[in-house]
Amino acid sequence: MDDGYMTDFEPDEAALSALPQTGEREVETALRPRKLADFVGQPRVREQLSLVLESARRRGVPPDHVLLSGPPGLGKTSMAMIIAAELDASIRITSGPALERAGDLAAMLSNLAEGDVLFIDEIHRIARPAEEMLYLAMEDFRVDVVVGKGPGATSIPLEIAPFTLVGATTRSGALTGPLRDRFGFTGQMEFYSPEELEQVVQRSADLLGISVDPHGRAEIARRSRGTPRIANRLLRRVRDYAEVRADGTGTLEVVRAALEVYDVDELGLDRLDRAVLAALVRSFGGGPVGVSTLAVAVGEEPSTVEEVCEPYLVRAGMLARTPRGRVATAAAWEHLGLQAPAEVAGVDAAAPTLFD
Ligand SMILES: Nc1ncnc2c1ncn2[C@@H]1O[C@H](COP(=O)(O)OP(=O)(O)OP(=O)(O)O)[C@@H](O)[C@H]1O
Ligand SMILES: [Mg+2]
Repeated sequence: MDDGYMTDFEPDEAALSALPQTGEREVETALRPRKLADFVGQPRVREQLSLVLESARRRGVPPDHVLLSGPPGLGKTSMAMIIAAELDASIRITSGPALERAGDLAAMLSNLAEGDVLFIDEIHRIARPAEEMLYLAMEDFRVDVVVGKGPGATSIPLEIAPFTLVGATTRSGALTGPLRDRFGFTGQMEFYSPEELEQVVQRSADLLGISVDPHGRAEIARRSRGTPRIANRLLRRVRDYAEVRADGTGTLEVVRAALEVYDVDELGLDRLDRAVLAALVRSFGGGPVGVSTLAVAVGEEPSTVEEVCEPYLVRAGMLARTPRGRVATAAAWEHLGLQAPAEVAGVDAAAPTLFD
């Protein structure tokens, strides 16, 4: 659907009833909340956004451009679709890496109708020429199309319909200043509390017809790294286990046994999270060490370590980012069953606790 208009935001009954047969990506789409009111958590972003949308609606103009930033799986794409649904607008979906040539973006922009939402996922990965074209489009609803090459090239200004750009990024720091400044509102998505994730699990279990008891639900929520996408994924793995090895219900016991099979530990850390901590502690004596070195040690891309693992490890008080590099806190040593050296013990006091 990378390229098409989407107008229908009612829950897709057909897709839901066909769920057991469909792939996991379709399940993810079917589980997306459709309205601001269905969206669990993020109370701050929801309140701010609802003001932006309501005020624009009353004035009868497209709202300001919106940037959604935060770690993967917290609901940025879902929120972008909700924005369009709340505005009763069509949404066009593309992504930064897909906009390699400015011409791709020009085509997209000139096809917009008034009030449309243009969603650019991973907007920090947009190529430079497309980014520069976007400046003018965002500010003046205009693009300059360059015709010809060399000294004979001319640029033809082209008007585009007033639209709302919604950008999503896991790395708002990687956005250039001029681009960031052109968004009228930035929604910073935060990790979810275990209570919020319990609601996400409940909602998904109801939609998918999965049975989990309250203790099982709480355990899934606690081990989901503050992330709804992970909560939904763990729920499906618990369902598999419950159906094959138990009587179908996700009790506390079943959840614990299932998550053990899938290498999700007590704190919800997965293999890669633990590999990062283990490398930091065992190979580099707890740091400080640069993120690229750390990434090589675990055989991953630096961007994966930085954008996928680190935000939660920092949030969980296990890892600190310092100007000299990454440092393991006493909690990290402890989690790996090791005694922290005396000089690290002090780091812990300053570290935030989980979900404070
Ligand atoms: N607030 C929420 N309430 C209920 N479910 C949610 C919520 N946020 C996210 N989800 C679920 O988590 C899944 C992932 O959300 P989404 O794709 O919107 O995340 P994202 O931030 O765009 O991730 P990425 O950065 O990887 O693109 C969705 O399929 C949806 O089911
Ligand atoms: Mg997304």
